[in-house]
Amino acid sequence: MEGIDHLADERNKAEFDVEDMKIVWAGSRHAFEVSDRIARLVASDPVFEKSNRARLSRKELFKSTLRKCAHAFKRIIELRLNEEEAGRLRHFIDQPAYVDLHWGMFVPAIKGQGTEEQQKKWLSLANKMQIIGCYAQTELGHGSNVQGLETTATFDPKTDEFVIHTPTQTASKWWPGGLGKVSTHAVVYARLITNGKDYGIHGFIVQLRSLEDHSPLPNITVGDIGTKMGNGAYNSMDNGFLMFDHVRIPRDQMLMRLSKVTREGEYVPSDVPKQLVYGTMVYVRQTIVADASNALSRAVCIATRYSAVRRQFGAHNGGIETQVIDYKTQQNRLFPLLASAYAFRFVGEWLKWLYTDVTERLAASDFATLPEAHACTAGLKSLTTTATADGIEECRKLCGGHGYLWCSGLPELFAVYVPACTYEGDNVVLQLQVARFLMKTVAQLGSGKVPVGTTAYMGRAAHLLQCRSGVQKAEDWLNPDAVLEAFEARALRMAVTCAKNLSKFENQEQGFQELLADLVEAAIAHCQLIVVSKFIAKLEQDIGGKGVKKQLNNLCYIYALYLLHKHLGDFLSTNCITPKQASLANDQLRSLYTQVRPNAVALVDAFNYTDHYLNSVLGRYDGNVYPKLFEEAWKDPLNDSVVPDGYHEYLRPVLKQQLRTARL
Ligand SMILES: CCCCCCCCCCCCCCCCCCCCC/C=C/C(=O)SCCNC(=O)CCNC(=O)[C@H](O)C(C)(C)COP(=O)(O)OP(=O)(O)OC[C@H]1O[C@@H](n2cnc3c(N)ncnc32)[C@H](O)[C@@H]1OP(=O)(O)O
Ligand SMILES: Cc1cc2nc3c(=O)[nH]c(=O)nc-3n(C[C@H](O)[C@H](O)[C@H](O)COP(=O)(O)OP(=O)(O)OC[C@H]3O[C@@H](n4cnc5c(N)ncnc54)[C@H](O)[C@@H]3O)c2cc1C
Repeated sequence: MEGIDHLADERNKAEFDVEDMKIVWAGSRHAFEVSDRIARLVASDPVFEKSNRARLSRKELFKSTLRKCAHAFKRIIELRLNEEEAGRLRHFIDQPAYVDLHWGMFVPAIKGQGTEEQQKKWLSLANKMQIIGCYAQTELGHGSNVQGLETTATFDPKTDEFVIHTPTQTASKWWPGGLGKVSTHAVVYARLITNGKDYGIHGFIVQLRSLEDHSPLPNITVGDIGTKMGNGAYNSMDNGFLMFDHVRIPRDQMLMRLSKVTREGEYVPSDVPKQLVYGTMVYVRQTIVADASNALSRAVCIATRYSAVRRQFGAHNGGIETQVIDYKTQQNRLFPLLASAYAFRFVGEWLKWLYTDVTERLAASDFATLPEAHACTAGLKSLTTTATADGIEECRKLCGGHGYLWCSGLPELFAVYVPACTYEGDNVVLQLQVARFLMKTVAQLGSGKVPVGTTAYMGRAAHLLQCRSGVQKAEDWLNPDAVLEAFEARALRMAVTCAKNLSKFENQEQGFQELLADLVEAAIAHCQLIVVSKFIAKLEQDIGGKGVKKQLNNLCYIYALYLLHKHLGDFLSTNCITPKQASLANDQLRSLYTQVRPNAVALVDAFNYTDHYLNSVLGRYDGNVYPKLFEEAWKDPLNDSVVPDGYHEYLRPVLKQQLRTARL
């Protein structure tokens, strides 16, 4: 059966040009070509093999990760890959590793918070990987509450040094990736104390290990925090613990772009917003949003192909059974996830633009858009990672029993992905940041300050607080204005209700704590509006290719109407729509599912994933699932022998005992 495309009929049904859709998905022809070339490079290199990851011990897995990283770095140099190509290489190697923290957080932290001189010194070493760094912020006792960190950096004017110290067990750094076994350096976040005064959290570059023999430097205790959830999965990463016992570093290793300590120990505060010390998190949250569509599309690709291969019920007189993808229940679970993958792709593109824009403004000392950038990156990181983690698990269920096999690719994908709901900010904590931003914006309505950017809709409060949806028939839900108005009215009404309820409390902070759950829901409504509006904005762009726009249009309205259905309580209780209009939205949703159905396999082919990257028997491009499931089963170490180890010690005696009992 090798070589047959079991999904050929599905591919022939497609009503659009897959090659054109690949370009839209990648972002540009150039991005597609780079991605395609690097994906093939990785797939054809035996060092990047990953099909046996679940069977490796933690030590073997970790060592194989070191080997992959070293090999990748060698290939980057040999092939003279540029930053974009190296990034794609890392992506397709698909194994969490210390390099993520080195390139993704250590280097950006120095770029964002180091002076020019510091950048020159440290980046020249880091860029050549002559030093390897991590981002050591979280402690055993505090992660979300950054202001609560306990590690101290006390300036000693006698020696012109900072003394870095871990005063309690809960002050131990705990979780930083790459710290456990690899990093030679860290950007350590600690409370700056000078002249007996605590100036709060600042970043410091601290050397942890010898550059000669990799042993920890004196007075530093460092190690790995232990095995994490799932086989393989995130266990390739050495998340670590770290304790300092009065470790001395030169004063110029405090990252001093924002605030400074002089030779005399005087603290010179930043003349720019102090929140810029959180800048690395804003950067990484933005990359996490862009990555959500990768993880979700990967799971959806597996579940869609398998749903087209898998048949259950419906056969009469020995005829062929129904493909499970034809069941409306399967479509109602799968197609919104397919739509979400595309939605997150486009909102990720937009967020990248927003981040670039705010970075340019900051460079020109314009800080006006920083709060919005923080709210958008925090809120969208939370929204997209929650939906993606849930979506991967739903894809596993959509694949029935076989989805639970490691070789389906879904269990490992879930285990690798799910911590994204926690790292770079717990998702609830991040939505509460959005809620604070919304409450401020609502409080300013009517003050003459016009809301802009993603809150511009609040400027139309007079209309949005009283409007009624004009939808009269199902097709009216394909009108972008109708959809946007419903989402805007819902978001605004939820935010305004929260603000009104808050105002009933004498103590605002106490009120905020009491209303946390409602505030999170209002923040989610606002973030969903952003995603819907950016998808609609994408459709307004000049998108070419046979049938491509029509498919994107269908996916956009599936995303929006599915959310409307899922959060019907919000839309009805705020009187944004009537029950009749909700029912029309459902009718339209079903019709959209029917239109997407013949295109489903082609829509996931447009992701252009190699079988190596998917690493899934169920998601194989050729759909040849059953023989390959057997092949995988035979490879399992339990099948090395017909009679298992332990038979003579533990099984035979039991069986003999049963025999005796049976004779009695
Ligand atoms: C194999 C290949 C080899 C070769 C490869 C070559 C190249 C490869 C390239 C590879 C690149 C890979 C890239 C991958 C990167 C991704 C890596 C992902 C791995 C991630 C690992 C995880 C890391 C971490 O988790 S790091 C730790 C993160 N921690 C948190 O997020 C903590 C969350 N808590 C907080 O953020 C805060 O404490 C908060 C916001 C909850 C509360 O802050 P606060 O100051 O205590 O209080 P508050 O009063 O609420 O805020 C005050 C004020 O400040 C504003 N604010 C808050 N945060 C920000 C911000 N970030 N920016 C701007 N403003 C902010 C807030 O709004 C308030 O404002 P006002 O109301 O106006 O006062
Ligand atoms: C895989 C992984 C990799 C990581 N890598 C790094 C790294 O490289 N560097 C680094 O410094 N850190 C890293 N971290 C740590 C990570 O950033 C923190 O775990 C994260 O910020 C959450 O903080 P916490 O663990 O303190 O959770 P907690 O804040 O203790 O959260 C526990 C619960 O309390 C709730 N909660 C907390 N505060 C509030 C509040 N104010 N209101 C309502 N509810 C609240 C949360 O919603 C959650 O349900 C990593 C974590 C993981 C899992």
